Amino acid sequence: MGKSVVKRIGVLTGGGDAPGLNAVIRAVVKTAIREYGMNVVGFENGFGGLIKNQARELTEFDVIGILPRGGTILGTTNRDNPFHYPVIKGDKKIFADVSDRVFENISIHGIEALVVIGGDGSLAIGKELNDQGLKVVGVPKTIDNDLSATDQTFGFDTALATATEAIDKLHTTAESHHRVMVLELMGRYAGWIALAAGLAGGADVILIPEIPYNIDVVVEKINARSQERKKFSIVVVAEGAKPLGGEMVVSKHVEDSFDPVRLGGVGNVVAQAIESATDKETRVTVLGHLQRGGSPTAYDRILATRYGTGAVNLAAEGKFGRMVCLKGQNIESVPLEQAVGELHTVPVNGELIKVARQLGICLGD
Ligand SMILES: Nc1ncnc2c1ncn2[C@@H]1O[C@H](COP(=O)(O)OP(=O)(O)O)[C@@H](O)[C@H]1O
Ligand SMILES: O=P(O)(O)OC[C@H]1O[C@](O)(COP(=O)(O)O)[C@@H](O)[C@@H]1O
Ligand SMILES: [Mg+2]
Repeated sequence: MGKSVVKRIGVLTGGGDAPGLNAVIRAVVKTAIREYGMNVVGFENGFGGLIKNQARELTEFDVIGILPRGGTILGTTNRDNPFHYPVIKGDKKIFADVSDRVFENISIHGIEALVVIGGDGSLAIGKELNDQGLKVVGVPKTIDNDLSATDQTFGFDTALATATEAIDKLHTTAESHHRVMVLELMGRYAGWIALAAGLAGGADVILIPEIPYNIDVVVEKINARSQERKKFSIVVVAEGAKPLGGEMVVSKHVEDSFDPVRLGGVGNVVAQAIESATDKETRVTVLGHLQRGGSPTAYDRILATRYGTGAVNLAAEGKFGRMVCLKGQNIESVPLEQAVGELHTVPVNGELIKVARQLGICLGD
């Protein structure tokens, strides 16, 4: 058995779910118990469970069969920030710092270190708690792949596979009906899912937030395809795509959320513009939360497992305030502040963009 500076750890999953969360939880529990003889407590529904003291002991028995399962057995939320928590004062709702409740519950459960599996939002909260004395270790989660301190987040590969399959399916119906098919994909302010799926699925146009689009250029591309006797086109649009000089399309504002903006709707905007300018029948598919669901790919299962084991190793070695990350072929770690410092967006002069251009894919500019 390995040596560890902590004997009892907590774990939670925060933010939007991503395929592979259960694989991380399983690896955390198995490594903690088998390798270090630790106990593990799971907090439910992200930081909500830490605020409201919703927790349960996790044994190896609890993680049987969860490796291939999507979602998270612990539940998650993209609300419940302990530093910005809605409370009723008089007849008004205000946002308050309730982090003292977190420290109270941590001490009730005798937790010595906390594994936070989350994206930039959850890890920002984890960093703040770590700065205030809680020993935190982070694991980079998100289908968006928008964390800069790691080469890849887990969940991205599965979302990419789902999005690519959607493009393949749209191809056959587009071809039969000689239509333009627009597919709107997730990713928030980063175009990773759209760019990678567009390349993997052979899209004709890919619009991402990093390259504001000119709709005339998109229309030109579709017309040019018609002249090449290609009667259909596939247009992949990231939810964060925006026109030159214009804004992103917001679908809703989620009350109580620290970052309340939810993107969505740009697929419709682009499709309508294409239909009216080309007279080609155009249809829109919004893939939505299908991208976050289902069984993780083999790649994500392995990456998530390596992250889970890596996080427990960090805790055992007393390396707190850090996040496990992938650098090349290796699992390493970085300070949490680096993990939440900057969004990882698509480099506009990067190799993937160059490849897309050399293939003749229209990027809207
Ligand atoms: N920049 C931020 N700083 C602090 N908390 C944040 C920040 N962005 C989001 N949050 C909070 O972090 C939690 C999870 O955020 P979200 O963006 O939904 O998920 P993720 O952890 O995947 O980034 C929510 O409670 C949200 O209000
Ligand atoms: O589930 P919601 O609240 O509609 O949020 C949708 C957003 O969550 C995501 O699916 C994942 O984002 P996070 O990993 O940061 O939570 C985004 O791609 C999308 O914009
Ligand atoms: Mg986020």
